[in-house]
Amino acid sequence: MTLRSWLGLALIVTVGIRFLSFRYIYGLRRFKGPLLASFTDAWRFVYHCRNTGIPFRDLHDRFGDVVRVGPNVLSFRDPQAIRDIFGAGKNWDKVRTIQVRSLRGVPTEILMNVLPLKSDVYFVNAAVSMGEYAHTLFSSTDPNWHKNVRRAMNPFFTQTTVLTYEPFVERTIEVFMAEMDNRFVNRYGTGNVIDFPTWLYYFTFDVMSDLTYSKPHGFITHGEDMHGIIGWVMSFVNYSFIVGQMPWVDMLLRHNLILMWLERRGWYAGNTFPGATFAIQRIREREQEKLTGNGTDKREDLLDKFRRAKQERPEHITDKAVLGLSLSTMLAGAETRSGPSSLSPSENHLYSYLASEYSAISLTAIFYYVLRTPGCYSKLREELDKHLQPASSATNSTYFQTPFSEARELPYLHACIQEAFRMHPAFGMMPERIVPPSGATICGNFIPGGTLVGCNGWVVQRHENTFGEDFDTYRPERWLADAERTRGMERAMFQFGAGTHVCLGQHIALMEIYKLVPSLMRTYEISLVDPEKEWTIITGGNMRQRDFNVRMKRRSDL
Ligand code: HEM
Repeated sequence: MTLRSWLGLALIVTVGIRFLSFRYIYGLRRFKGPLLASFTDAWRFVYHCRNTGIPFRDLHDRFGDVVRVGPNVLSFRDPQAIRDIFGAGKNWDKVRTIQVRSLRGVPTEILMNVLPLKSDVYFVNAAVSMGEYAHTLFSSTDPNWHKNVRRAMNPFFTQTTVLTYEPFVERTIEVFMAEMDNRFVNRYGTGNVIDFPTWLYYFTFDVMSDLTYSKPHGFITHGEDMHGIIGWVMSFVNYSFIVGQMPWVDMLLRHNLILMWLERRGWYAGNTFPGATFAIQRIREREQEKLTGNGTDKREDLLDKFRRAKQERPEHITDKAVLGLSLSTMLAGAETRSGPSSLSPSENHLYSYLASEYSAISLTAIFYYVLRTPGCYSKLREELDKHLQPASSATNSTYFQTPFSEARELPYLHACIQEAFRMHPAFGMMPERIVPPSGATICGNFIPGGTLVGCNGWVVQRHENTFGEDFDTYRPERWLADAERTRGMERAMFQFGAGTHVCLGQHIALMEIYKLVPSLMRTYEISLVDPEKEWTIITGGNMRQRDFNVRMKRRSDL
């Protein structure tokens, strides 16, 4: 044999041993899963690229309640896992020594005592500003940063505070309905066909910008994806979802260290988020208003609140951070170099848009299921007509607006929404947490320290023992049958995540949903263009839908 052959052989043996070690070193051999997945994360990467069904459902059907989906990754199906993993289990917070692998940039001492920790899959979601990581609450894996910023932000997102945002949502609902009237209602032929998922995106994206800056982007009035923001967000999420399965690949691509270094020196212009220019203009306007005392809208929006947070907690919400906060709505720690004039047009505005996508997906699911489930639409409309006030006589508007507080009290509406959340959680990825070095017991299994564990809403929310044999059917009535059972089902709901990282904006999302659904159904008669046609679900990090067209006409029976 030649030297070259020997070297080739040595390489193959080394790589082979490395892969074999992945299979055996983690102590997860007793958990079943695809053979290749136990050797390399590339299996999961390819699985998610190719999968068009419910993520991991096929695997749980084949391998049971716990599946090894990577050399060091386990997916759980039993809803008990939500409490054991995300509920900051009792045995997880006693840890003193941390040897967690590969948590980039987080000093070991910070990692102590604050568990459970997020895995590197989140890091991939970080924005980049002037060549620096610009984290959001979602992307940050640093528990200390998260704790401080979340604490500062929590008061702006409580159920009570969110009620003060109701006028912003109402304003967007009115614009939405006016645009429906202008463009579709009373038209004939294909002129009245509404691509509903797309228009619901326009709605939620405008709500979010109005709420943050008292000014919508204008998605609804223009009837288009303004500046390509939605398209940009979609490709951002697609990237993060796929590359997040092998986070080290990210270091070669979006968070390429060399390119980031070049960007820091101004020798390379990174990817520009198209919503940033809009955000910067709003911040400048606000500063101008402050100087001149000419506020056009006296209601306090999120930008005002972030400014106030800076005054109240200067130690955590610095000048730089407040710029990041307002740009991202969702707390990007944008380390911009000075004031807004030098703000980098970065990806920082991103998280609010990601969140808007969740709300749009959820609204689409609610309308789709209500319209397609026999008897559901008429039953829901009956409840709304019986309990809600007539059209807003106070404003002389011909549109119905539904107060959030009233909508929350309607049991069938609640059941329809809850069931749509169950059938179609917007979040398609499995949030991963790292088991502390001492290990943890999850669903009765002892899991060694360092293992990445998680569960997916699409899987736990279809747990047969919890939701019944017809778990694959949309049936709102299941939420109205038996109080004890309903409590069990509620505990198994994971659409907003759970624990310390539970969705910060859930009350805002619920307000959008609980207001728009009844308001539209009271104002319009909504029908499917093709009742036989199923929608298409695009499997990914966010579970988008398309091919769902409706018609609307004004109701004449009220
Ligand atoms: C129906 C709509 C929504 C759904 C289904 C949803 C879902 C989720 C989920 C599943 C998580 C947890 C992810 C994890 O554990 O890794 C999350 C986190 C988050 N969501 Fe939402 N979300 C929605 C709307 C919103 C809105 C409207 C906002 C902002 C106004 C928002 C802001 C956030 C933030 C900031 C986090 C990160 C929280 C943290 O890590 O502390 N979400 N969301």
